[in-house]
Amino acid sequence: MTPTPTLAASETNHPPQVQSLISYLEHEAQPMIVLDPDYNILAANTAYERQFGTADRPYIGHKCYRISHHYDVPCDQAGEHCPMKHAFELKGPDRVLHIHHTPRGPEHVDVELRPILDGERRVVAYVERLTTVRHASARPSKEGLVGSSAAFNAALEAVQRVSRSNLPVLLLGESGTGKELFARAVHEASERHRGPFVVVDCSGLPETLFESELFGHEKGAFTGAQNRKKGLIETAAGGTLFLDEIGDVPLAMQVKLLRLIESGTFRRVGATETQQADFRLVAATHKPLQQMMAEGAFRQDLYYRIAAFPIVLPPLRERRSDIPLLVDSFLQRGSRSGQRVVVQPAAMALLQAHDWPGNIRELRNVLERARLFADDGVVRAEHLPEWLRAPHGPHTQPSAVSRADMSAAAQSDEAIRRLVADGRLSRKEMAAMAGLSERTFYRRLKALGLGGN
Ligand SMILES: Nc1ncnc2c1ncn2[C@@H]1O[C@H](COP(=O)(O)OP(=O)(O)OP(=O)(O)O)[C@@H](O)[C@H]1O
Repeated sequence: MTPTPTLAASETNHPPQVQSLISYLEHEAQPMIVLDPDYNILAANTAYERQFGTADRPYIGHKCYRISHHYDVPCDQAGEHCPMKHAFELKGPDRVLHIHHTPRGPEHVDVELRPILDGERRVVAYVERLTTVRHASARPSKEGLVGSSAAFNAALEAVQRVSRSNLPVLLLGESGTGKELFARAVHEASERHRGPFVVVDCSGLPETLFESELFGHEKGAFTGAQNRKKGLIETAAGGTLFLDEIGDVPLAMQVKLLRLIESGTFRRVGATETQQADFRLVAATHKPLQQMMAEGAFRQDLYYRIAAFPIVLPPLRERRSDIPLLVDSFLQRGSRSGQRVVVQPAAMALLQAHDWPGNIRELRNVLERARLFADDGVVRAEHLPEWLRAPHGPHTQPSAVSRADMSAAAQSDEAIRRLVADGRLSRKEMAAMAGLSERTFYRRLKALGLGGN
């Protein structure tokens, strides 16, 4: 039996176009909803119900921004891109990456919205298709990419957009910003995700080996080539080839790369016949390729081949709001005993104030060290390296965040909520961690609706 769409009982007088749409939606495997031009959810299919529905939170007849974001106003008034507003202006589809509240917690969702027009080109309704992004998490996660800041979301949205095509992608970012993880995300979001993901560290390949590693070689092609060997390009067939640190490829090898990309063919060293390559190219570098081009250190023709779709990965200091999420993720990852490790708000404030020249890799290393000192499962300021505690020490650049800011951060609503949500400490201990008296802490709890009795 075909399940009936989840229709609001009071909403049966829809225009005919909308009525047939609602029936049509039910046959879609992906979560979809129908909205009226005033943001109200008119209907949702079973796939939506399964993935986003909760028994205790009805959504039919409710505003989309309330259900998905817990906002009281439309997204554009809350500082986000509102696809409905844009689709209305365009009279055409719009697509955006948002973080939605779901029964599982916050999740990255790729939202595609199409307006439904009547005979006079007036918008009578919208259809929204929601696709959960599986290669990044907005909650602490034991693996993969995590982040929910605007800068992170913009990079993730670019990944979502490009992954449907076969276009080369160029990831630009400082060391430790997650270029390899993003390259993997491009692969996983693409149609090639069942194929191999092959990483080539161009900085670690001496010029003499570059060609034979990449293209493979025939038996006897050179001294030491005792057997025929498949190259990395062949290994990547049907999948993605990730050229990490492409800015380190010597000029002589750049010509060979260009030929490969332009012709889509290659030849094993010592072979006479050419072979067809079948990979999607993702390249990454922390080097200023345009400047290198101007200096003649990087070929212009190669640059324009690989830079069809550049994605800039933000340094950690430009996405500080992701630090608590990253911290929780890394502490989960490192836990062997399964013991949950939490971070004292004052320590978290120090972590958020640092400039992180080594980016996420540096943060991960600091946490790995700190957890070794956290015998009782609490990372405190004294468990962090000296240079991080002295904000103007030799390792750091003077930070824009002062000590006063730090203690304010330790006492922020967010920090207090985290302490309570952790649930392991007594009220007295929580007050001490926040650097507040027990009475003041008690009052803050009441004000936050976190139980003051
Ligand atoms: N958004 C993220 N969420 C979780 N972990 C991350 C994220 N970004 C990076 N990491 C982690 O940070 C470390 C460095 O990431 P990665 O090796 O991808 O960076 P990179 O930019 O390729 O660095 P390099 O240029 O030095 O090779 C890895 O341990 C990776 O798992």
